[in-house]
Amino acid sequence: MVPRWKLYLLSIFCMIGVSAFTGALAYSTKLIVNEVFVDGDTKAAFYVAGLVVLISFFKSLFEYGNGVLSVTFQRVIAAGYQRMLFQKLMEKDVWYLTRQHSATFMGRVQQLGAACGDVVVNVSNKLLTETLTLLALVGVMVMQDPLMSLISCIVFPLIFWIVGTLSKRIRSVAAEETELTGAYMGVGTEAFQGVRTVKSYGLEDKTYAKFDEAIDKLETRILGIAKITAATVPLLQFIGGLVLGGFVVYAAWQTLSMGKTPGEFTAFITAFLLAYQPAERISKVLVQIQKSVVQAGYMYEIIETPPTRPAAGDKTFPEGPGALEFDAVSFAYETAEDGVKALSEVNITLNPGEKIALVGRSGAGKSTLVDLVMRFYDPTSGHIRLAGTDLREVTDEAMRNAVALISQDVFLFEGTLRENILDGKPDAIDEELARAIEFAALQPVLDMLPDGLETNVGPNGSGLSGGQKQRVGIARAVLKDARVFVFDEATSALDVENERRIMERLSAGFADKIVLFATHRPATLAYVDKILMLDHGKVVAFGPQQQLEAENESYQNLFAAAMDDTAEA
Ligand SMILES: Nc1ncnc2c1ncn2[C@@H]1O[C@H](COP(=O)(O)OP(=O)(O)OP(=O)(O)O)[C@@H](O)[C@H]1O
Repeated sequence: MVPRWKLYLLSIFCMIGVSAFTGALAYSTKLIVNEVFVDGDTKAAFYVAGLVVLISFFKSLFEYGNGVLSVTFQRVIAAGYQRMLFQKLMEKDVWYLTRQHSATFMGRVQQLGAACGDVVVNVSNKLLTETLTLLALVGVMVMQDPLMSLISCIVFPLIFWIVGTLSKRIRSVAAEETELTGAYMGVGTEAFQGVRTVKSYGLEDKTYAKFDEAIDKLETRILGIAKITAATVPLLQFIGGLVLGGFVVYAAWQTLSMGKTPGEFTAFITAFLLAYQPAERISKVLVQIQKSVVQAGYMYEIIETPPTRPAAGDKTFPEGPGALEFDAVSFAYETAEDGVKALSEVNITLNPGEKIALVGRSGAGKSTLVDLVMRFYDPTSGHIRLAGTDLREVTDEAMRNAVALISQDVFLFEGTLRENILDGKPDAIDEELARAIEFAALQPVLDMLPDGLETNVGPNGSGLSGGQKQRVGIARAVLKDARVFVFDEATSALDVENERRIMERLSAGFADKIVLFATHRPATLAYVDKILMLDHGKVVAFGPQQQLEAENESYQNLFAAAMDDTAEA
């Protein structure tokens, strides 16, 4: 890739070329009229014609170069901003990112990045080229008739006034366009993601209505902006026409009674007409820039808001197995009314080798606790320590290596099964991969697929069943060799036999690992050493199953009925 400074230099060279040759073209009309037509010199005709062709050739060549360079710049800059915006968004916390549809974010990355590219190219290339061209042409005008050049300057305040008024109007509506584009993308994505629900509940009409509303609002906005931008050039053209009319009268008087040559006026009027085009384009670009500036500002707002994801420390966890400790941990979501806590004063220690079921009614705080262990959020107060080190103090990498999450809705990336499993440990050797596959009872699935491990799983693993995806997720996590494994309803889609197999392996193996199962399933309880029960964010029971069954009322209330049902079944 050509370095940016070289592109800049080349671009400046092209800009100067375009303006110089445009000026030269205007000047050449003086030669055409005076030497060819007025003097009637046939030899000069060939010489002037050759000169005009040559000037046009170079003007076109520089215009071509400038055009290509401006697109290159636009893309380089837009891609740079898109990359940065994407990274900045990824650094936001899980809550921020799950509040809106993924397509809304992608829409912003695309639209706002492109807007930044537009601003830079419009300012550094288009405005500059047009201004240089304008200067060259005004130079030609002044050379021909300084007084008339001065008079023609009266149009400038008028142009400024028009541009100012239109810019103000654009600014007020541009921000809304970004919001409406986001809403429109959101409605569409929601419909596609929830297509099963839409079809099974016959919600098509409701979806169409929502989409129509979103697209209508967006269209109205886009049309509003187009009306303003499109008005710029015709308005200026009309003013140009008025000034030109005045010139014709003045020129006729000067030529007929003051003895000026027709060539001088032709050159002047050509320069004026040519100069008027960059003036129009400058005005148009200035108005367009307003929209891009508003969008770029929007982007900076996103970039400059500090990442809500907690900053990582610089430590690593000490070698060897260590306990996971919750020390007076409380957590309230930012949006929770009256600061209601999702977790309140959790004080427990999970030892290496222990398998723990995390249970509780819906909304008790299980997912919140899992998210804190993953360090998607930090506790509002209190500390979570692994092997004695606070999770806040370690690097992102140490955190990633220490904890593995296997969620209910396993996410697979488009690519082969091998690639997806290797995401757990990219440099795993074949033996490790084989062990992980064996552990997750994945071999029978691979045997059924014609390409085995090399089978492409499709977008988000759409080519696999829910249970198969869960097994891939388990293999990926097992490969990671973490210290803490968190299964968030991760065996819910497995058949009884495979679930039993995997649970047995998990409870028998993993001697020095902490394994946490967030679950509603009584079947899981048979494989764990301890049960941790939450209610309204508080720990209401923590201990071996038999002990809780015998002594703990909260536990008895939650699970007794369910266990009876299981036993009878
Ligand atoms: N992103 C959020 N913003 C605000 N409040 C939230 C958010 N997520 C969860 N909560 C609230 O925090 C509390 C605990 O929720 P959590 O999801 O941890 O429960 P849970 O035990 O995992 O429930 P379930 O078994 O239904 O998944 C609930 O009162 C819930 O309404």
